[in-house]
Amino acid sequence: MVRVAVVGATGYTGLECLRLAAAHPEIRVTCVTSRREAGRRLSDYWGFKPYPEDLEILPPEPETIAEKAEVALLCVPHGTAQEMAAELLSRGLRVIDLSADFRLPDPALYESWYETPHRFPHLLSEAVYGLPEIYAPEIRRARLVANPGCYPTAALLPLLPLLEAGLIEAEDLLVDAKSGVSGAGRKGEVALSFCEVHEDFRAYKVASHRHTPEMEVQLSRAAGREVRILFTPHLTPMQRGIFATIYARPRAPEKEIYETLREFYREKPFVEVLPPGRPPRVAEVRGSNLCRIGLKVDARTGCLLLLSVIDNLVKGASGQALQNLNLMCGLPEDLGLPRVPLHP
Ligand SMILES: NC(=O)C1=CN([C@@H]2O[C@H](COP(=O)(O)OP(=O)(O)OC[C@H]3O[C@@H](n4cnc5c(N)ncnc54)[C@H](OP(=O)(O)O)[C@@H]3O)[C@@H](O)[C@H]2O)C=CC1
Ligand SMILES: CC(=O)N[C@@H](CCC(=O)OP(=O)(O)O)C(=O)O
Repeated sequence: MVRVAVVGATGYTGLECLRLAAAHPEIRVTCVTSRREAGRRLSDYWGFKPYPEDLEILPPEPETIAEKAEVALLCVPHGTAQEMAAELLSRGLRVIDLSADFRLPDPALYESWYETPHRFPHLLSEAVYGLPEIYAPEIRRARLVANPGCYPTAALLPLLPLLEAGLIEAEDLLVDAKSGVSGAGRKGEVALSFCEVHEDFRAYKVASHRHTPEMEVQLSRAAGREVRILFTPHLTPMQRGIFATIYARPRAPEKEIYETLREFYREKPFVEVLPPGRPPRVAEVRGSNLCRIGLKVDARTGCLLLLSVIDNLVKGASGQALQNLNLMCGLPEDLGLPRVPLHP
């Protein structure tokens, strides 16, 4: 049994880690933290008791977390994960950070998008980008894994193999993505309340979202040259889910693009490539750790459309974190993780 701490256990990704860990045969959550709920029993707060003994919610103190766990899942806002990661690593824990704190390898790039200097730049170069379909060998050996953002997960899974194989142009890539409201976290904000979100549909952070450089770093690595993308995120009145529609210029026929993606993901347990012309639906991945990819070349314009869906809380966050944990602990990559969606 791997003893795991969920730091920030009362937020959406923390609670999702608890839900998934409860069904995992080799994980035992031994420590849960929250500043506001410290002192309460987890069963009282959450309404469930996954193990015979109850857990007390603790304040997020590195010393205590290190006594109770060997791996920590940091489900806290970016900016706050940095120090916690450094403290836990120095105490011998392995860390999977769900926040954006360790995803950009370059401290100057981090500072320009997050408007504050990174306090542990040496850890930025050590951190492994936690996209298991691409970096599994590095993740197996890592002490610190930077779990990808939800939008980058949805966009990179279709794009990286095609760029790497030279089957799409590296210019004029457009990522138009829609997220469910849980993507914004569990905080109380008027703009995210029911009456504001229900029946609404909005773009936000237009041409300025901080997932843009995260995607560009990975795309540039795959293309072997600097790649720029246009990325527009939208908020849509779903609880969970991301739907990314990606526009690219193909350098090969549709059939070759399809077969290349199929082949790349043939032995990867959580990515499914659908036949050309069959669009995926968010409902097909809700609650599961799957990413489903559809594609079609538009015969009139010659443009390639890639359609990618994930559950932002599972493959976009907590499920991917446990997939990384499996790799880091020498367990089968898919152990204990759901492939079957909550459909409809
Ligand atoms: N929601 C999503 O779909 C995704 C989220 N992420 C990232 O994962 C992280 C967690 O997201 P999410 O669960 O949505 O966030 P929430 O706002 O829902 O939860 C945040 C959690 O962190 C705790 N927390 C907040 N501030 C601090 C602090 N200063 N020190 C220690 N603990 C703190 C909160 O409890 P308390 O305030 O009581 O301490 C709470 O448990 C974020 O970095 C987010 O950007 C990544 C991918 C997808
Ligand atoms: C709908 C919504 O607000 N989504 C969040 C992204 C969630 C995520 O992946 O966040 P991190 O990069 O912080 O981990 C946003 O746009 O900021």
